[in-house]
Amino acid sequence: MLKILRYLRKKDLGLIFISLLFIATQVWLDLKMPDYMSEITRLVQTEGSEMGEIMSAGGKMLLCAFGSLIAAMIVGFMVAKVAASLSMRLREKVYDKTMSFSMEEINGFSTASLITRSTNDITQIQMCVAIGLQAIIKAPIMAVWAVVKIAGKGWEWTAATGGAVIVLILMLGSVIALAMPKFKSIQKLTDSLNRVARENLTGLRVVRAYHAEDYQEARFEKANDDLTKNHLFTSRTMAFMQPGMQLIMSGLGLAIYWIGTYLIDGAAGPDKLTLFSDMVVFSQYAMQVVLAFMLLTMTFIILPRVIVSAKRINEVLDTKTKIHDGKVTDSELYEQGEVEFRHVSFQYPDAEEYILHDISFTAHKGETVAFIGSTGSGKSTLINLVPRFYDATEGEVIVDGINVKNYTQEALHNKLGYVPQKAVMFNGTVTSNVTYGENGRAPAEKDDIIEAVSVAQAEEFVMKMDGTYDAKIAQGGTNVSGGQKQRLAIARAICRRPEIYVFDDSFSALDYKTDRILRKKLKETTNGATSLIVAQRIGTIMDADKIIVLDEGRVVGQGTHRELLKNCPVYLEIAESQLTKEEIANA
Ligand SMILES: Nc1ncnc2c1ncn2[C@@H]1O[C@H](COP(=O)(O)OP(=O)(O)OP(=O)(O)O)[C@@H](O)[C@H]1O
Repeated sequence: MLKILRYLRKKDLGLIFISLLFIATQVWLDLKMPDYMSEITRLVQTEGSEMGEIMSAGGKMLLCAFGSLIAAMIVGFMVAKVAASLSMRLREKVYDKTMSFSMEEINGFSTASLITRSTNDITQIQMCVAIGLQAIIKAPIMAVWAVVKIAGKGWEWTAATGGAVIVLILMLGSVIALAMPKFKSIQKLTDSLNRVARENLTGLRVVRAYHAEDYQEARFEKANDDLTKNHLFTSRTMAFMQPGMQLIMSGLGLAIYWIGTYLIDGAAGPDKLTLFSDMVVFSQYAMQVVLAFMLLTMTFIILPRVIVSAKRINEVLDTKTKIHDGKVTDSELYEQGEVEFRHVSFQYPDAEEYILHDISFTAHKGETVAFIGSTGSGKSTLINLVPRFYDATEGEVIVDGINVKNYTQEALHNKLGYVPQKAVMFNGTVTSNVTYGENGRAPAEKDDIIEAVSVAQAEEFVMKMDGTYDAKIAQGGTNVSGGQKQRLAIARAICRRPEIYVFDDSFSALDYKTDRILRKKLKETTNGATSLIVAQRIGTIMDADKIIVLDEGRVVGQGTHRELLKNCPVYLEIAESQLTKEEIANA
């Protein structure tokens, strides 16, 4: 928790200091009131007292109460400001850190947990700072001051107050010990609930189509039940606190008056009045002492849950991303657009086996290099090493003569036009999706957008959309078809004018004719850019300059379509399953 507080700015620390002064003023005013009360008691009991004197003491008491109220309001305002600005900064930091994570760290935390950490956990911290800060500052000042005030006013009363404090601490200690483990698991259970809810919502179509509502509901209910039970347990345990504390305070009040009656009874005539006045004042101060301890313990009740939240936020902030930026911001050394794999092997983090084994090939500037192989043979894994979604476990991935690890990620990504297997659309328009991101050059002009959309064979449907290039695209592209989404994703890559295109099975959602025209147009307009294409269909890659055949993460063939048909049995097998005998014979 203390680690989190290092994100407080100097201005916040200043506000906390001013709050401290106001809290001290508030406590002083609160503790001043019993003095006036004692004076009023004395005046009322003393014969010949003036009404004006009583009114004056009462007026001062009212002023103290009003001043205490104003001070409390100012403190509340300042502390809320500190809490809100700290949580804003934490959200910013967590967001920035998450954005810098590689796939390894994101998968390690899980998306659901990262969302809970940057929302719910930070809210816990905000609440704790807003409530706890006041209590942590106020309670010790109040306790010490009140103890000083009651010291020497009668050991019997002091002993009763001490006893009440011990009972209070014992009671609160037991409650905390019972509730603490449950508090700790609340955040984890919230993660689970988030994960199940996300899964249900994102997979809604499949859930409905497979009539799996009951199954999903059962999973949701379990997560919901677990969280509810946890909340109920903690709330029930906490429910004992309020009446328990009330009982202790009332009991203490009673004890003080009971002791008082004995003391007054045994005192000589003139001392009776002094003792009575002391008793009234003491009971007020004793309440303040109990209240101070109560405040402190309340803070300890909020703390366990907040400590868990703070730990979870620190985990994110302290995680060192495995993908580090290199120093190279540009490369003029080699041909622009050359990609080379040198004896690359790859193992997913936490996986037991290697997925890629000793892969070596070179894609020269302007060449189209395609990857084909059965499902799970490692094609996507291989090309994901180029944009550094993961780093090669062994060997080197080299772009324009420099290991990808030596580039700054910005410089590396500026060279690439990546189209993922599953097209991703962002909430916005056709234009905002096509011109998405930056590539270190001037922003795309209208003509560039039109050309990219046209090459990607998206023009026809974009022109039919309401608003054409300004037509709305919903989050996730839910208002366009799978093929349309894929074409817009391809247009986005073209619009970047990269040196190297990376297509991860990006043509599979297109029909054969569109696939062929798109690749032809792409070749005409890409101006010597290199293309790395993962494909399932031989038709998509037949005319590639080089085809690399993968089988269980190993290169089992490398060459042109014609060469591979002759000397690569795996390729021939794929070709026979997709092409006619004549097509194979005429290759
Ligand atoms: N994040 C991951 N963690 C662990 N293993 C993974 C991960 N992603 C993929 N794999 C494993 O790596 C292997 C290769 O997957 P990859 O997606 O590269 O295959 P692919 O050839 O592109 O398949 P497809 O043609 O079906 O897309 C698979 O066996 C898969 O189980």
